Amino acid sequence: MNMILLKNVSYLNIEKEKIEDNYDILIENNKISKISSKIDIKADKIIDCSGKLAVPAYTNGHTHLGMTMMRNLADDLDLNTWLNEKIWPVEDKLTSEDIYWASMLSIVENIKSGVGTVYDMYYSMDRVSDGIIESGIRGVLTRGMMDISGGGDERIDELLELYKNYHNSGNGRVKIVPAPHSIYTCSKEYLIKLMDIAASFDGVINTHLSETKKEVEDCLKEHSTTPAKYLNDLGMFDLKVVAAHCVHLTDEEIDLISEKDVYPIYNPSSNLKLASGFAPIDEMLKKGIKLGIGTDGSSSNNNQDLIEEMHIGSIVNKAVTLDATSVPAIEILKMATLNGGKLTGFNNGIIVENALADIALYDLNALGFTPKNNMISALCYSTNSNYVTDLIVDGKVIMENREILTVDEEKIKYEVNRLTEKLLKR
Ligand SMILES: N[C@@H](CCSC[C@H]1O[C@@H](n2cnc3c(=O)[nH]cnc32)[C@H](O)[C@@H]1O)C(=O)O
Ligand SMILES: [Zn+2]
Repeated sequence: MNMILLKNVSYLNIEKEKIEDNYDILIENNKISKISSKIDIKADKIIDCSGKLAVPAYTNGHTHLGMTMMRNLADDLDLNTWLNEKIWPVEDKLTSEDIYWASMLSIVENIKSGVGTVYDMYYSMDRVSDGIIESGIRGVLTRGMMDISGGGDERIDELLELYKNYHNSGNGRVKIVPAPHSIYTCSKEYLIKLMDIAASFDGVINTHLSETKKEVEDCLKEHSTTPAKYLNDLGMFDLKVVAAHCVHLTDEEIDLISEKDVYPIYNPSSNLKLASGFAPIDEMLKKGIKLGIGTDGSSSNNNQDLIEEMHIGSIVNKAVTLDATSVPAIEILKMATLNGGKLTGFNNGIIVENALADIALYDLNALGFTPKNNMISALCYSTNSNYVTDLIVDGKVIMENREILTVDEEKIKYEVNRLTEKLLKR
């Protein structure tokens, strides 16, 4: 049995909304088996955590790992221009090896910001699954599905094959979920087909929802209703839904979502950068909606730094609502931890006995943790990814003192540079 003992730990108790000091944490195989004031046992590895702060490894609730090669390639554009004129033409030329290496680079960035689980929507997801398995992190991997411009049936064949080969692979670290890309790229019939497939998998579906004003206006013209209501009328909200963006929801739709098993994912950087707008985070929190937080892809953010996302996400809301009490640090932390576990269905996002051993360590000696007035505020407002030193996922150390132990970071950068040059010449 693999045993890791964390000694002298201060950790974020997310449920009690406080930091617990002076505990020992025992990890056996892939679970946290014991948390106690003193544990003396011969473990395979003992990590002295004095001077560190342990938090549940974060969940990046919405990203497109494979978009690294389009980083800084199409900026200062709105979503429609960005997608139609810049991204999709380049995406058409991507090979599955491009997507593999691009995803590996994103995975490394995620690891370095304390992320142990990613919720990723893209294609060539067999190779992305391989990358997740090699890296040691977890992934809910969703195949982005579209049919309006053709190829709907081929994508369904690919999705079914992917599920057969990869669902629950990597010691259960990989889950496969269908993802109709959006209401503007999927026909009604296709959405219904994908809902049926989702029901036959784990009953989960992933999509982009109400990202821009244009999406809402077009939906009103075409379907005489707003996007969330349209999907609910089709029956989608009878499934567990993870819905990226949710920027332009009506009050009625917010009420509807609060009654269903729907997790909106907050993507503040992407919504700011593509000028999509401000998601009604404060209203959704007040209605008890469980939110996740994500970076979106590296072509619309333009990085995979979830800690930066937490910082921006918390402060931008206050100015939008003109209410400094809105979206406090603890709520943002819950999106990245507790709710992350709930929306992915992994038993993580929390440091308690029997939870999966997914833990990130910060260096408490860092400038932003000085002085130690309020550590929950520090995690959201005054620290950054460089302070994350170690990451444990599934009971394995995958980053130690900022060195990734599972994959070769230098080789990944080399391959992404090399393949991007080739891609842009094609
Ligand atoms: N193009 C693929 C499948 C789509 S995967 C997910 C898609 O989402 C796109 N995407 C990335 N960010 C956003 C966003 O913010 N809104 C909508 N689409 C996005 C991304 O470029 C990608 O095409 C195929 O041919 O099968
Ligand atoms: Zn997206």
